[in-house]
Amino acid sequence: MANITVFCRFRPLSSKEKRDNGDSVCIRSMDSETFVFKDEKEEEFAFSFDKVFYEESLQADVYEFLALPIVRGAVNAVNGTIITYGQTGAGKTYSMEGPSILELDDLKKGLLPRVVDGLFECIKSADKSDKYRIKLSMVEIYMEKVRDLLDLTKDNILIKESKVQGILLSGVTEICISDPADALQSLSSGIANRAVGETQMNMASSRSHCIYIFTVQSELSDKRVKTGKLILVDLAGSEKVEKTGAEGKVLEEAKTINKSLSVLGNVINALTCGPTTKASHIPYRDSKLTRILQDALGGNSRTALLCCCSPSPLNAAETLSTLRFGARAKHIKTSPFVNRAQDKLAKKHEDVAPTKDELCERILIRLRERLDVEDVELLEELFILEGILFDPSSFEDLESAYEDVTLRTISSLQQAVEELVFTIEELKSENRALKARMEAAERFNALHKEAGENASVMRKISNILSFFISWVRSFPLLSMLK
Ligand SMILES: Nc1ncnc2c1ncn2[C@@H]1O[C@H](COP(=O)(O)OP(=O)(O)OP(=O)(O)O)[C@@H](O)[C@H]1O
Repeated sequence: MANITVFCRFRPLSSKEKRDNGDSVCIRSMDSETFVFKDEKEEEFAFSFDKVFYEESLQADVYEFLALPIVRGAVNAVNGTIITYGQTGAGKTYSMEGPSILELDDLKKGLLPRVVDGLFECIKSADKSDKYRIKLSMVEIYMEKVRDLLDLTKDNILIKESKVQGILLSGVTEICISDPADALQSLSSGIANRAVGETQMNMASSRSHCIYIFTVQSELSDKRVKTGKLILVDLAGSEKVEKTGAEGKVLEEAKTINKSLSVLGNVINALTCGPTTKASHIPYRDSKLTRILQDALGGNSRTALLCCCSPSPLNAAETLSTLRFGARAKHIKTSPFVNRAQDKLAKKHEDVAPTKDELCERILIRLRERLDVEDVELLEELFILEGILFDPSSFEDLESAYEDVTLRTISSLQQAVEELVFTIEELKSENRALKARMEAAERFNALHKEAGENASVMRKISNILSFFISWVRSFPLLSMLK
């Protein structure tokens, strides 16, 4: 098991932030991993991450610390995921792409072009007898629909789950990239198809979650094929609609973005709240984003999260929320492993005989390489019928969705019971306190009554005494003595 690595990056103050609030910032650096954050009420919180990138940090450093180990892993058939998260305008796209994907200035190039260079460099230095192939797919999740950015006619891609390969995007365009320049051209044309809009917080705000998928296949000298998948996710930014002044279409987009980010938060909470037993349901199916990120968040993937933040006190509330999200995500454990090499020809090299599902998937992988998309889709339908792939309309998926609902109901009932038990305990202790107060009051009353009785006896004695004194004084001899 490996923890998700979490990094935090503060961009420089924007000119608007400087105009509205001068040069003040809401963070104080302690070291390269820890800083103190001051909220709107001047309360201070210390945060620690795997590494903190302050305003002056270099794009190259972000790549080296966060992405390079994951890139090396993908070339060695270990799946990896890199996610940028944060408020709108906090620097997610800048970190992912740089000022532009075709940026030539080496200082400014973002993670994507560096990942492309890194993949090709790792391949160059790998075993010369292995043949490598890199494929690229690009999709965006816009208004809860998965759109193929390399073929806009595919505007509602279905998410399926394979027993062997995990989460799959059915029929998504995959193009082979032969060198970094070729990859950048394809990335650039895909990015041009992204939904971008202008908001008060950002002139070019991403209105969708963008997902870049690199599949690295290596054919070993013994003809077996190893595959590593590297996924980069540039999330759309969370935003307070009242602050960004969103209306109409932009408002609808913002609501959908905020909803899917809140499901992402729920998934992270579910993954980090106690042991993940079957009863503790993880709501991956509540949004397309979490369904696609299912492996990255709780399965076979080495995952890094970059929390992008504004250093301005004007955005302190949003920054605190991003930092808390990152702090929580640090506790997520994934289980990355080296994907087993698939035998391209026969079963004779296998120690263990492959299952029927594995054999069918191998056939599908090989056919994907040779056939048209339509033919592969037909085969996928056949495989769904055979129960090798899952589909939203398939019996297995319905069954598992039913199981999800049941587990969710059980877990909400368990929560309700826990809350009731807590309330009962509270009422019991309130009851005990009231009882104690009543007993004390009763004791006080009894004492008071006793004191009253004593006082009346004293009064009687004093009356008797005064009567006695006046009686004595009435004797003549005694009057003389006086
Ligand atoms: N580290 C940085 N150095 C210099 N400029 C930056 C940095 N990070 C962000 N910026 C600038 O800040 C602005 C907003 O950044 P960016 O578009 O990356 O935000 P975002 O988080 O992707 O926003 P959204 O969610 O709205 O798409 C851009 O003009 C970008 O150039």
